[in-house]
Amino acid sequence: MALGLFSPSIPYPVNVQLPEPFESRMQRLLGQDYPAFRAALEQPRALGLRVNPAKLSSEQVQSLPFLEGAVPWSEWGYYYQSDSRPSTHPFFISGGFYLQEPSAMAVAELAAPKPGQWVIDLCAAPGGKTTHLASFMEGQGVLVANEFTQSRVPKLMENVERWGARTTVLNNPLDRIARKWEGLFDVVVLDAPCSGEGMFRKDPEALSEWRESTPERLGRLQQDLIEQAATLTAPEGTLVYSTCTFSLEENEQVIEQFLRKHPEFQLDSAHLHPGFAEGFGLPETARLFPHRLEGEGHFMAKLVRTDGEEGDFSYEEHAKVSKPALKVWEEFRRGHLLGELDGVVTERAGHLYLVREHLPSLSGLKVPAPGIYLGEVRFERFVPAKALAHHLTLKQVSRPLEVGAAEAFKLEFGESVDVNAPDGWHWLHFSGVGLTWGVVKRGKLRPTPLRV
Ligand SMILES: C[S@@+](CC[C@H](N)C(=O)[O-])C[C@H]1O[C@@H](n2cnc3c(N)ncnc32)[C@H](O)[C@@H]1O
Repeated sequence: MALGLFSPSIPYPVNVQLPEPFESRMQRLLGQDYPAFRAALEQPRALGLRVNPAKLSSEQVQSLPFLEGAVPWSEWGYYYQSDSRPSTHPFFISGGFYLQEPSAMAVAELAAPKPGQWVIDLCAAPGGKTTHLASFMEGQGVLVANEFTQSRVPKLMENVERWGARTTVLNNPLDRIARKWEGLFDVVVLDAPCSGEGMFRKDPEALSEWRESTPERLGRLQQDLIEQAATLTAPEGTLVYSTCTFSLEENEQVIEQFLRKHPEFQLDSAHLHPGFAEGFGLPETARLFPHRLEGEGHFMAKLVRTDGEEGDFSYEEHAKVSKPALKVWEEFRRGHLLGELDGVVTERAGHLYLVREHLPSLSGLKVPAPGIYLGEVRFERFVPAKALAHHLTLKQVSRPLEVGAAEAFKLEFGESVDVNAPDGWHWLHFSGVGLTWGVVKRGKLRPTPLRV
């Protein structure tokens, strides 16, 4: 059993001991607000989740027993009760909602891409902003999620898979992407690696790793990363920069230095809510402070590119599906899906993916998943992937099979359950939301072994 799934989040700080140099910096930064800030860190933090509008109806959302009220800056965001464990609800494993710190929900809200736009999330793992961006895009346009740290890619893929989102997942340094896709994206999100000072109450690891020199060191990295992000931004496109830290070096100073070098970018207001404070010396940028709202510390800047040229690019030439693979896939599709899927089916050594017809060329990039993983051809049979089950809705499948909450969790952990259903593959769901595929043989239902 994956422990993380059931470990309850701990909302109560256990006497947060802050490093002395951090305290004095914050005192200088906040002045008379400092005591309120310090007191807030001793309070329990607010816990949040964001619902998936592509999967849950408003009645289903309202029926969630642990909700405590709406996050004011996101129509999909809710607070939940600190003594509850939403990760034990089947809508969690089916991608009906994502657990996300409430302030972190402001970032994709600021980016707010429109359906059909080209969007890239450059520092994407574990996928909080990516899944949120996907909700804005309603399955249209291009959504690329890149993660630089290889060990963090599987979690990103799992979360994107659960969300059912049409996403191309990459694993590259940002300069490699920027050289290839100059000026192509309408919306670029740089949720930068940072010293995590805003998460000290939530994440003891950020606290133990903090050194006095950390903000300056990371400030230099962020200045380099924002250059790459700018290169990727199309004329009239939007670049959202965010961190979950308080230091000036990683926030306003990054933006000030960037604006000095890039007169073709202008700041736009990041103030989505009256509880957001103005950035120091940059009033259009937003500071989210735990003593001023129900959430952790964040910084956000919205930069709009006012001129420049769209770069040259070519479209990806999708690898054709081999004849035998196409035959078994088509057999499966006709037997289990109602109608065609929107997109192009492409093959990687027996593995099939559903991709956008028009994607910028991926050659030279590391691409763990070009699109939605459909499944694998094994011994002249098609084995459907869990990702495909999450992508589909009840209206698109011909062999749905409803399971209860206890069965849903057993299947999630690869266990078999007893059922009264005909042999063969079924789309398994809980209250109409897809969980996985399962194959029935003589009353035993086994979940598909395939994940992204
Ligand atoms: C704040 S986290 C991203 C959180 C994510 N956007 C979300 O909402 O779930 C920053 C990410 O930057 C990545 N990162 C670390 N060093 C990097 C670098 N040099 N270039 C690009 N990304 C880096 C980290 O691995 C981490 O996943």
